[in-house]
Amino acid sequence: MEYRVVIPAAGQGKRMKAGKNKQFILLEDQPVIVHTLNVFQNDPNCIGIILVINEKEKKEFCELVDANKLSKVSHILNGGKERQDSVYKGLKALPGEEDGVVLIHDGARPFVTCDMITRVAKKAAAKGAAVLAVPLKDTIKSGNDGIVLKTLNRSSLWAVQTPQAFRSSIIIKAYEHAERCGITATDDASLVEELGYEVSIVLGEEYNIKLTTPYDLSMAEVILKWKENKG
Ligand SMILES: Nc1ccn([C@@H]2O[C@H](COP(=O)(O)OP(=O)(O)OP(=O)(O)O)[C@@H](O)[C@H]2O)c(=O)n1
Ligand SMILES: C[C@](O)(CO)[C@H](O)COP(=O)(O)O
Repeated sequence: MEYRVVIPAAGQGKRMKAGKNKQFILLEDQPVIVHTLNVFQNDPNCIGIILVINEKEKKEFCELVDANKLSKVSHILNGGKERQDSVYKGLKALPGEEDGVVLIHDGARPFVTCDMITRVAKKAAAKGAAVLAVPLKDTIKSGNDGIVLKTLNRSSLWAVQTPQAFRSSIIIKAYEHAERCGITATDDASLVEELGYEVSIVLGEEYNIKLTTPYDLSMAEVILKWKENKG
């Protein structure tokens, strides 16, 4: 199942408080983004990586791409204010004539594996749209001003990850519709749902975390050691 992947890596990383793009933070001996890009570079089913970056970080990103021989990577400059803007810029770089499978994966999720990628890509090829997700372990309640409003039924709630995978015609249509109607969302599948398409859930992995806060960096070190021991 061949696919292309759009990888947004143009965020400010405000919650990480690292004073730099969190994609450049070292995990063991490699920057976060190199861990992420290597997985797709080494996946024979990946036929292209569209990396969305900011102009001011172009030199640093391109040096990493060259030094690590990431031959499948092409970069798109100046994502946008929100993740959605950056992803849309990346999607516009897809070859127009294809209706192939496109994945969208956060640059800040370095622990994705070929197995997860293959499963979500295959589901999207068959069904049109799919997301990786893991079941919740905590009870979830809604609340305002410190007061519980409602306890939600945990059995129908999922923690959604990336890659999110789509037939390219569907995700392009969804992003065009969102731009026309001023719809914003924190993930890509939401925009597809807005058009009434069914989105399939594919089981992800707990360790496929997004590096968002300093605590996640500590968890990342634990995950690296756990994966090394697991073999
Ligand atoms: N305008 C943006 C915002 C986010 N991203 C990317 O989208 C992924 C997920 O976003 P998030 O974890 O929220 O990153 P930031 O927006 O950088 O984090 P923060 O909200 O803490 O600033 C990250 O790889 C980030 O680099 C992006 O390319 N362009
Ligand atoms: C796309 C995502 O990773 C799915 O869980 C998440 O919505 C990104 O949120 P962020 O606030 O842009 O990191």
